[in-house]
Amino acid sequence: MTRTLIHGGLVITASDEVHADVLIEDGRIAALAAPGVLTADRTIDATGKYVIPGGVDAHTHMELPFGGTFASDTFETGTRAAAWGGTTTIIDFAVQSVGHGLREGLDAWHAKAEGNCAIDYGFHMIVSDVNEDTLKEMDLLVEEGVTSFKQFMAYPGVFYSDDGQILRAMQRSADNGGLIMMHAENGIAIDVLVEQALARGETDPRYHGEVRKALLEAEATHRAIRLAQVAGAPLYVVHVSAMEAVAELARARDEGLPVFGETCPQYLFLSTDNLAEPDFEGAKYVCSTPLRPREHQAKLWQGLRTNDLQVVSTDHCPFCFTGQKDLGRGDFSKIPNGLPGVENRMDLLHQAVVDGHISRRRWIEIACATPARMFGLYPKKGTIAPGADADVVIYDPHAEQVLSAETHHMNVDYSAYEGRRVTGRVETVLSRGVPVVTEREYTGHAGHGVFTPRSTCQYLN
Ligand SMILES: NC(=O)NCCC(=O)O
Ligand SMILES: [Zn+2]
Ligand SMILES: [Zn+2]
Repeated sequence: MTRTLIHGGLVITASDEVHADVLIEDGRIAALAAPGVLTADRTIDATGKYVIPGGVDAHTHMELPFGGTFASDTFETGTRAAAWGGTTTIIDFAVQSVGHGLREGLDAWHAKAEGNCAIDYGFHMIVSDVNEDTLKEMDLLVEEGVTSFKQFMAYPGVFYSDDGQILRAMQRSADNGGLIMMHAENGIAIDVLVEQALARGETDPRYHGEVRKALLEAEATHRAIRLAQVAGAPLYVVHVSAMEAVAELARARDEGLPVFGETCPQYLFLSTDNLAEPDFEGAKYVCSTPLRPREHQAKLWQGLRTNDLQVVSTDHCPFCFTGQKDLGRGDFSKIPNGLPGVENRMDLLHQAVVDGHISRRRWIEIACATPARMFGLYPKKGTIAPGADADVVIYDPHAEQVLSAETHHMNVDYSAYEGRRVTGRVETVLSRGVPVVTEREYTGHAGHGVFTPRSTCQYLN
């Protein structure tokens, strides 16, 4: 059995910062000790670097079918890019199509991922068709480690569930321990505004942001919270972008309700200014919920500091500018929704540390530990502690880099952060003790990553 020692770094977890050596044996963390005490067969020098848990990105969409095309990262390319960016676990979304079962959808996603992933992965299940069979299948999925279910108040005719369907799924999750994840936007009202905008000739990407109003995100967030309260179920609201939605979450949490919120780097770093870029460039920034005016960013950072928002995931859902985002030239509603970002999250959040928005430990908490706890992976994932999987990143906090499509590894022809300078860079990444990135060289392989069943939410107590 090979023993690997990571020597001389500053180990940062959600709760501690300590200069320690980290011993890895058999794919797990075996011990932490004062520098110089332990020996091993192989030593990785982390002097002057951070030693952090691998990132847990709880919201990705590899190969998602959407708007007549597919998200451009496969499980192979997307998980490789994730590893490059210091993420060692993703939780992707399997999709139930209307008229089909959860099992069928989950099997299809297993087939896409199995043998192709560079890092470990789990699945949430998108529930698009709530009926008696679906509700029974939810119980079975929880038992096999797919313990969270996404519902959509948006996208009528595609993923949309009405309030009755949502309430039924929430009631079921209150019984079986599953966690409902909500895409909270009033899709019925948005569709009216889309139709009216197009009738006025408002076809540019920026109108995507105008019709998907903050108030309609806040209204849906409020409704989801109250439905969950009636059902006696916890709730996790995905990709929160509007400050009015943060306020709804904060109010509910002040009332003591078990409601949680996730935001994404695009809402923290980008804005409607990007959506308004000329020559259809704004299409690169079309996602839902949409980017908001800049003043929302401060409220999102505040929510992350006060723990009214608990998690930052990417909602990685890339579509190439040429050939995919193009589908919406002349009609913004046909632009496939989603942004690339799985490779950028850890770096952008480190930049937030440098900029003073969050502390180093909060960086690890929102990007590693809490997503692991929220979705039943802790302490296997999300921390550096004896017994945990040796998913470890050696992070150089002083390296400077410029984010660009020229240098990124995601399978998409643009970067949402093109030209942005960030301080900090991933140097080496271990997944269960195996080096997948070694001093900025890719050393991983497709098939190393395995499906990781999850327990139910561990963030409730
Ligand atoms: N977010 C987005 O625009 N695309 C991915 C699907 C979803 O999360 O709603
Ligand atoms: Zn969504
Ligand atoms: Zn998503």
